[in-house]
Amino acid sequence: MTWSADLIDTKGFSVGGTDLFLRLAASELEKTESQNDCNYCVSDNYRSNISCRKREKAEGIPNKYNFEVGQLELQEPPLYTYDMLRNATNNFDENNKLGEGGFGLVYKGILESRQVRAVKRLSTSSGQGLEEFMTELKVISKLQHRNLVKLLGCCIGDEKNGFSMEDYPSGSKT
Ligand SMILES: Nc1ncnc2c1ncn2[C@@H]1O[C@H](COP(=O)(O)OP(=O)(O)OP(=O)(O)O)[C@@H](O)[C@H]1O
Repeated sequence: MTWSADLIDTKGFSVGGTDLFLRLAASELEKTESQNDCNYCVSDNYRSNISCRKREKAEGIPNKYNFEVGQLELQEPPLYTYDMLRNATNNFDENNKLGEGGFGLVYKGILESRQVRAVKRLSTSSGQGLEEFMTELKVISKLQHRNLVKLLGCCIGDEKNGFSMEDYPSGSKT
């Protein structure tokens, strides 16, 4: 279920009822209610079903989350904005480069909370498209193993732009 307007006719029950889980971009949590212009969605605990459209555009890249993550059955990775990832990587600074793979460059990113993350950026010159990128996200979002890095979130722009944020292990995970 998706909606875009204010919540109306809501009631709080002291007993009974079921939990309602709301899914929204991590950046939206920092906004006040009045600033919030994101369409929300309801997701259950097991399968995310997102149709979340942001109306604003991030600088440079259209920051539209108008894709159905639910179709890809991603396992609850939060959504990040392009600005968050750009700030974390100091505008994708060369000095933050960790390596390069089939999808493009991977950067070290430092979040405001000072946590260190790896940010993978889908490159237009990589020969891989957003579909392949989303397939990778789908697969790694479902995998959990002590030798594998964990997908922490993603940011999807238009058909050419995708980012994922992963754990930045101190050991030797792949
Ligand atoms: N989560 C991470 N933490 C630290 N470094 C990473 C992380 N992810 C990738 N890297 C670095 O970036 C390089 C490229 O990684 P990436 O996952 O894009 O490619 P790959 O696994 O080598 O190949 P492919 O893209 O074909 O799967 C890695 O070799 C590693 O040096």
